[in-house]
Amino acid sequence: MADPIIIAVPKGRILEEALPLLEKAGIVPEAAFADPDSRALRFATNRADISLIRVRAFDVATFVAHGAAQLGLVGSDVLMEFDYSEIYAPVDLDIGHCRVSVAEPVAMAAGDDPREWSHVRVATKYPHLTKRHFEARGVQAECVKLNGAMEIAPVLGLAGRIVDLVSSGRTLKENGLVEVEVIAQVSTRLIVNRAAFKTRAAIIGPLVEAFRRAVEVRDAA
Ligand SMILES: Nc1ncnc2c1ncn2[C@@H]1O[C@H](COP(=O)(O)OP(=O)(O)OP(=O)(O)O)[C@@H](O)[C@H]1O
Ligand SMILES: O=P(O)(O)OC[C@H]1O[C@H](OP(=O)(O)OP(=O)(O)O)[C@H](O)[C@@H]1O
Repeated sequence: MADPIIIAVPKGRILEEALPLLEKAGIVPEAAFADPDSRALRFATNRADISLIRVRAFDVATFVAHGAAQLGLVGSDVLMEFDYSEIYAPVDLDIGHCRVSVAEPVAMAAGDDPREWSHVRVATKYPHLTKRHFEARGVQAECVKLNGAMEIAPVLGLAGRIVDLVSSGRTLKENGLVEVEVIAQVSTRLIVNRAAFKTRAAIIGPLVEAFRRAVEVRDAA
Protein backbone atom coordinates (compact mmCIF):
# COMPACT_ATOMS: atom_id res chain seq x y z
CA MET A 1 0.00 0.00 0.00
CA ALA A 2 1.15 3.59 -0.68
CA ASP A 3 2.27 5.71 2.29
CA PRO A 4 -0.70 7.03 4.26
CA ILE A 5 -1.80 10.61 3.76
CA ILE A 6 -0.84 12.70 6.78
CA ILE A 7 -3.10 15.53 7.97
CA ALA A 8 -1.46 18.01 10.37
CA VAL A 9 -3.81 19.47 12.98
CA PRO A 10 -2.85 22.09 15.59
CA LYS A 11 -3.31 21.28 19.23
CA GLY A 12 -5.26 23.86 21.19
CA ARG A 13 -8.46 25.63 20.32
CA ILE A 14 -8.71 24.68 16.62
CA LEU A 15 -8.58 20.99 17.50
CA GLU A 16 -11.91 21.13 19.36
CA GLU A 17 -13.71 22.86 16.50
CA ALA A 18 -11.99 20.70 13.88
CA LEU A 19 -12.99 17.32 15.32
CA PRO A 20 -16.67 17.43 14.24
CA LEU A 21 -15.58 18.62 10.79
CA LEU A 22 -13.08 15.79 10.42
CA GLU A 23 -15.83 13.33 11.32
CA LYS A 24 -18.25 14.90 8.84
CA ALA A 25 -15.50 14.50 6.23
CA GLY A 26 -15.43 10.76 7.08
CA ILE A 27 -12.25 10.78 9.18
CA VAL A 28 -12.65 9.39 12.69
CA PRO A 29 -9.43 9.53 14.73
CA GLU A 30 -8.51 7.01 17.42
CA ALA A 31 -9.67 8.15 20.89
CA ALA A 32 -6.22 9.37 22.06
CA PHE A 33 -6.27 12.16 19.43
CA ALA A 34 -8.82 14.21 21.37
CA ASP A 35 -7.22 13.47 24.73
CA PRO A 36 -5.09 16.49 25.80
CA ASP A 37 -3.16 14.20 28.18
CA SER A 38 -1.97 11.92 25.40
CA ARG A 39 1.72 12.40 24.63
CA ALA A 40 1.44 10.70 21.25
CA LEU A 41 2.00 12.89 18.17
CA ARG A 42 0.72 10.61 15.43
CA PHE A 43 -2.69 8.98 15.40
CA ALA A 44 -4.48 6.36 13.33
CA THR A 45 -7.96 6.97 11.94
CA ASN A 46 -10.84 4.76 10.76
CA ARG A 47 -9.16 4.97 7.34
CA ALA A 48 -6.00 2.92 6.93
CA ASP A 49 -4.80 5.41 4.29
CA ILE A 50 -5.03 8.50 6.55
CA SER A 51 -3.20 9.38 9.78
CA LEU A 52 -3.20 12.60 11.78
CA ILE A 53 -0.36 14.41 13.49
CA ARG A 54 -0.90 16.93 16.30
CA VAL A 55 1.60 19.80 16.18
CA ARG A 56 1.87 23.50 17.09
CA ALA A 57 -0.22 25.86 14.97
CA PHE A 58 2.77 27.52 13.25
CA ASP A 59 4.34 24.14 12.55
CA VAL A 60 1.28 22.86 10.65
CA ALA A 61 2.25 25.15 7.76
CA THR A 62 5.90 24.07 7.93
CA PHE A 63 5.07 20.33 7.82
CA VAL A 64 2.74 20.84 4.84
CA ALA A 65 5.03 23.24 2.94
CA HIS A 66 7.87 20.70 3.10
CA GLY A 67 5.60 17.80 2.13
CA ALA A 68 6.14 15.98 5.45
CA ALA A 69 2.34 16.20 5.81
CA GLN A 70 0.16 16.38 2.72
CA LEU A 71 -2.78 18.26 4.28
CA GLY A 72 -3.28 20.48 7.29
CA LEU A 73 -5.74 22.66 9.16
CA VAL A 74 -4.35 26.08 9.98
CA GLY A 75 -5.37 29.66 10.74
CA SER A 76 -5.09 32.19 7.91
CA ASP A 77 -2.95 34.25 10.33
CA VAL A 78 -0.24 31.58 10.05
CA LEU A 79 -0.55 31.45 6.25
CA MET A 80 -0.18 35.23 6.04
CA GLU A 81 2.91 35.13 8.24
CA PHE A 82 4.74 32.47 6.21
CA ASP A 83 3.34 33.03 2.72
CA TYR A 84 4.61 29.61 1.54
CA SER A 85 4.29 29.19 -2.23
CA GLU A 86 4.18 25.37 -1.78
CA ILE A 87 0.85 25.60 0.04
CA TYR A 88 -2.57 25.67 -1.60
CA ALA A 89 -5.53 26.62 0.67
CA PRO A 90 -8.66 25.43 -1.14
CA VAL A 91 -11.27 25.40 1.66
CA ASP A 92 -12.23 27.99 4.28
CA LEU A 93 -13.41 25.80 7.18
CA ASP A 94 -15.27 28.71 8.77
CA ILE A 95 -13.96 27.96 12.27
CA GLY A 96 -11.34 29.69 14.47
CA HIS A 97 -12.66 33.15 13.71
CA CYS A 98 -10.68 36.08 15.07
CA ARG A 99 -8.72 39.00 13.65
CA VAL A 100 -5.12 40.22 13.60
CA SER A 101 -5.01 43.72 15.02
CA VAL A 102 -2.74 46.49 16.20
CA ALA A 103 -3.31 47.45 19.83
CA GLU A 104 -1.80 49.99 22.20
CA PRO A 105 -2.25 51.20 25.79
CA VAL A 106 -5.54 53.01 26.46
CA ALA A 107 -3.69 56.20 27.49
CA MET A 108 -1.63 56.26 24.30
CA ALA A 109 -4.71 55.71 22.12
CA ALA A 110 -6.47 58.75 23.56
CA GLY A 111 -4.26 61.18 21.64
CA ASP A 112 -3.13 58.92 18.81
CA ASP A 113 -4.03 58.88 15.12
CA PRO A 114 -2.77 55.78 13.24
CA ARG A 115 -2.75 57.81 9.98
CA GLU A 116 0.05 59.96 11.40
CA TRP A 117 2.44 57.10 12.28
CA SER A 118 5.80 57.06 10.46
CA HIS A 119 7.69 54.61 12.68
CA VAL A 120 6.33 52.04 15.14
CA ARG A 121 7.93 49.52 17.48
CA VAL A 122 5.73 46.44 17.77
CA ALA A 123 5.86 43.26 19.86
CA THR A 124 4.38 40.38 17.90
CA LYS A 125 4.35 36.70 16.99
CA TYR A 126 3.82 37.85 13.36
CA PRO A 127 6.86 39.97 12.31
CA HIS A 128 6.54 39.36 8.55
CA LEU A 129 2.83 40.03 8.38
CA THR A 130 3.33 43.13 10.54
CA LYS A 131 6.18 44.54 8.43
CA ARG A 132 4.23 43.91 5.20
CA HIS A 133 1.13 45.59 6.59
CA PHE A 134 2.97 48.70 7.72
CA GLU A 135 5.18 48.91 4.61
CA ALA A 136 2.05 48.94 2.45
CA ARG A 137 0.92 52.05 4.25
CA GLY A 138 4.33 53.74 4.32
CA VAL A 139 5.12 53.13 7.97
CA GLN A 140 8.45 51.70 9.12
CA ALA A 141 7.86 48.88 11.61
CA GLU A 142 10.49 47.62 14.01
CA CYS A 143 9.35 44.23 15.35
CA VAL A 144 10.23 42.45 18.58
CA LYS A 145 9.38 38.77 18.10
CA LEU A 146 7.55 37.10 20.98
CA ASN A 147 5.87 33.69 21.07
CA GLY A 148 2.96 34.58 23.34
CA ALA A 149 1.78 37.02 26.01
CA MET A 150 2.37 40.00 23.69
CA GLU A 151 -0.12 41.99 25.77
CA ILE A 152 2.36 42.48 28.60
CA ALA A 153 5.02 44.09 26.36
CA PRO A 154 3.79 47.74 26.26
CA VAL A 155 3.49 48.23 30.03
CA LEU A 156 7.03 46.89 30.49
CA GLY A 157 8.43 49.17 27.79
CA LEU A 158 9.46 46.39 25.40
CA ALA A 159 7.43 47.93 22.57
CA GLY A 160 4.83 50.67 22.41
CA ARG A 161 2.34 48.59 20.45
CA ILE A 162 1.47 44.99 19.73
CA VAL A 163 0.10 43.03 16.77
CA ASP A 164 -1.87 40.01 17.97
CA LEU A 165 -5.03 37.99 17.56
CA VAL A 166 -8.23 39.43 18.99
CA SER A 167 -11.52 37.62 19.37
CA SER A 168 -13.70 38.77 22.28
CA GLY A 169 -11.25 41.58 23.13
CA ARG A 170 -11.06 40.35 26.72
CA THR A 171 -7.28 39.78 26.75
CA LEU A 172 -6.64 43.34 25.52
CA LYS A 173 -9.07 44.84 28.02
CA GLU A 174 -7.61 42.96 30.99
CA ASN A 175 -4.17 44.29 30.07
CA GLY A 176 -5.13 47.94 29.58
CA LEU A 177 -4.89 47.87 25.76
CA VAL A 178 -7.26 48.90 22.96
CA GLU A 179 -7.48 47.79 19.35
CA VAL A 180 -6.57 50.68 17.04
CA GLU A 181 -6.33 49.00 13.63
CA VAL A 182 -7.61 45.70 12.19
CA ILE A 183 -5.06 44.15 9.82
CA ALA A 184 -7.05 41.10 8.67
CA GLN A 185 -9.93 38.79 9.53
CA VAL A 186 -8.82 35.24 10.36
CA SER A 187 -10.40 31.80 9.94
CA THR A 188 -9.08 28.25 9.70
CA ARG A 189 -8.23 26.85 6.26
CA LEU A 190 -7.71 23.38 4.86
CA ILE A 191 -4.24 23.43 3.30
CA VAL A 192 -2.62 21.06 0.83
CA ASN A 193 0.94 20.60 -0.36
CA ARG A 194 0.83 21.60 -4.05
CA ALA A 195 3.12 18.80 -5.27
CA ALA A 196 1.19 16.13 -3.33
CA PHE A 197 -2.06 17.51 -4.72
CA LYS A 198 -0.79 16.56 -8.19
CA THR A 199 1.03 13.31 -7.44
CA ARG A 200 -1.66 11.89 -5.12
CA ALA A 201 -4.68 13.48 -6.77
CA ALA A 202 -6.77 10.28 -6.63
CA ILE A 203 -6.88 10.37 -2.82
CA ILE A 204 -6.37 14.09 -2.08
CA GLY A 205 -8.95 15.39 -4.60
CA PRO A 206 -11.87 13.50 -2.99
CA LEU A 207 -10.58 14.42 0.50
CA VAL A 208 -10.67 18.14 -0.33
CA GLU A 209 -14.20 17.68 -1.68
CA ALA A 210 -15.18 15.80 1.51
CA PHE A 211 -14.04 18.78 3.62
CA ARG A 212 -15.87 21.20 1.33
CA ARG A 213 -19.07 19.17 1.73
CA ALA A 214 -18.56 18.84 5.50
CA VAL A 215 -18.51 22.64 5.81
CA GLU A 216 -21.65 22.95 3.65
CA VAL A 217 -23.51 20.25 5.61
CA ARG A 218 -22.53 21.84 8.94
CA ASP A 219 -23.53 25.33 7.81
CA ALA A 220 -26.87 24.07 6.45
CA ALA A 221 -27.77 22.32 9.74
N1 LIG B 1 -8.91 34.06 20.51
C1 LIG B 1 -9.02 33.33 19.41
N2 LIG B 1 -10.22 33.12 18.87
C2 LIG B 1 -10.35 32.36 17.75
N3 LIG B 1 -9.31 31.76 17.12
C3 LIG B 1 -8.11 31.95 17.63
C4 LIG B 1 -7.90 32.72 18.79
N4 LIG B 1 -6.61 32.69 19.10
C5 LIG B 1 -6.04 31.93 18.15
N5 LIG B 1 -6.92 31.50 17.25
C6 LIG B 1 -6.65 30.65 16.06
O1 LIG B 1 -6.12 29.44 16.55
C7 LIG B 1 -4.79 29.24 16.08
C8 LIG B 1 -3.99 28.59 17.16
O2 LIG B 1 -4.02 29.43 18.27
P1 LIG B 1 -3.65 28.91 19.69
O3 LIG B 1 -3.78 30.06 20.59
O4 LIG B 1 -4.34 27.61 19.97
O5 LIG B 1 -2.17 28.57 19.44
P2 LIG B 1 -1.00 28.87 20.39
O6 LIG B 1 -1.38 28.39 21.75
O7 LIG B 1 -0.59 30.28 20.23
O8 LIG B 1 0.02 27.94 19.67
P3 LIG B 1 1.22 27.18 20.22
O9 LIG B 1 0.80 25.74 20.19
O10 LIG B 1 2.28 27.50 19.22
O11 LIG B 1 1.50 27.72 21.59
C9 LIG B 1 -4.29 30.61 15.66
O12 LIG B 1 -3.30 30.51 14.66
C10 LIG B 1 -5.57 31.27 15.16
O13 LIG B 1 -5.81 30.94 13.80
O1 LIG C 1 -9.76 38.58 22.36
P1 LIG C 1 -9.70 37.34 23.18
O2 LIG C 1 -10.98 36.55 23.13
O3 LIG C 1 -9.26 37.60 24.57
O4 LIG C 1 -8.63 36.35 22.49
C1 LIG C 1 -7.35 36.80 22.18
C2 LIG C 1 -6.30 35.94 22.78
O5 LIG C 1 -6.43 34.60 22.28
C3 LIG C 1 -5.16 34.16 21.84
O6 LIG C 1 -4.41 33.66 22.88
P2 LIG C 1 -4.66 32.23 23.53
O7 LIG C 1 -5.83 32.25 24.43
O8 LIG C 1 -4.70 31.18 22.47
O9 LIG C 1 -3.37 32.09 24.39
P3 LIG C 1 -1.85 31.92 23.91
O10 LIG C 1 -1.64 32.69 22.63
O11 LIG C 1 -1.09 32.52 25.04
O12 LIG C 1 -1.67 30.44 23.72
C4 LIG C 1 -4.48 35.44 21.35
O13 LIG C 1 -3.08 35.30 21.28
C5 LIG C 1 -4.92 36.47 22.36
O14 LIG C 1 -4.05 36.55 23.46
